[in-house]
Amino acid sequence: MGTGKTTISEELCRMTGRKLLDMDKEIEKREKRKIPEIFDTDGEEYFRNLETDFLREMQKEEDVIVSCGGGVPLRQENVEEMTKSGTIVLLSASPETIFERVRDSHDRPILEKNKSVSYIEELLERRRPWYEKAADVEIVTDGKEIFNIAREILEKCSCQ
Ligand SMILES: Nc1ncnc2c1ncn2[C@@H]1O[C@H](COP(=O)(O)OP(=O)(O)O)[C@@H](O)[C@H]1O
Ligand SMILES: O=C(O)C1=C[C@@H](OP(=O)(O)O)[C@@H](O)[C@H](O)C1
Ligand SMILES: [Mg+2]
Repeated sequence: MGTGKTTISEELCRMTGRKLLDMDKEIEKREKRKIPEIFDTDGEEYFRNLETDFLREMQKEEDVIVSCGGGVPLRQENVEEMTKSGTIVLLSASPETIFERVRDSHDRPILEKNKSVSYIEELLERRRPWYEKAADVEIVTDGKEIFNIAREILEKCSCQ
C-alpha cells in the first residue's frame, strides 16, 4: 500500500504501450462497488478470493502490466499464478514515506482505522518475508520521481 504500484504501472504503460490491469480497479468494475464497501459488506476473505479468481483468469492475457493490491503476495497460490505469467517487481518504501503518501486517502480499509507510521511499520514487518519471497526484482521508491522508478524497472527487467 502506498509504494506506488498503481501510479508506476500507469507510467510504465505510457512508456511501453502495454495494457494496464490494476487489480483493485478491475475488481471494483466487476463488483460494481468500491473496495471499502466490499470489505464492509462481505469481509476481507471475500475480497482475497476475488483477487485469487482475478489472477487465475488473467493468465490468458499477454503483454500486460498488472498492478496488484498490497495483500496479493500473502497467498502462496497467488504467487504461483504470478510467477507463471511474468516478472514480479516489488516496490518498497519506508513506513514514513508510505504514511505521507496514504494519509489523505480513504480507500484502503486495512489502514483506515490504523493510519500511523508505527502500524505501517508493523504491517510491513509481517508482510516483508512474503514480499521478498515473491519478488524477482525490488526497487526502493523513497525520494524517487515516478518516471525514474518506471525507467529503473524497465532497465532491471530488460523488457524495453
Ligand atoms: N515516487 C513517488 N513519489 C511521490 N508520490 C508518489 C510516488 N509514487 C506514488 N506516489 C503517490 O502516492 C500515493 C499512493 O500511490 P499508489 O500508486 O496508489 O500506490 P499503491 O498502488 O502501491 O497503493 C498516490 O497519491 C501517488 O500519487
Ligand atoms: O495491502 C492490502 O491488503 C490492500 C492494498 C490495496 O491496494 P494498494 O496496495 O494498491 O493500495 C487494496 O488491494 C486493498 O485495500 C488491500
Ligand atoms: Mg494500487
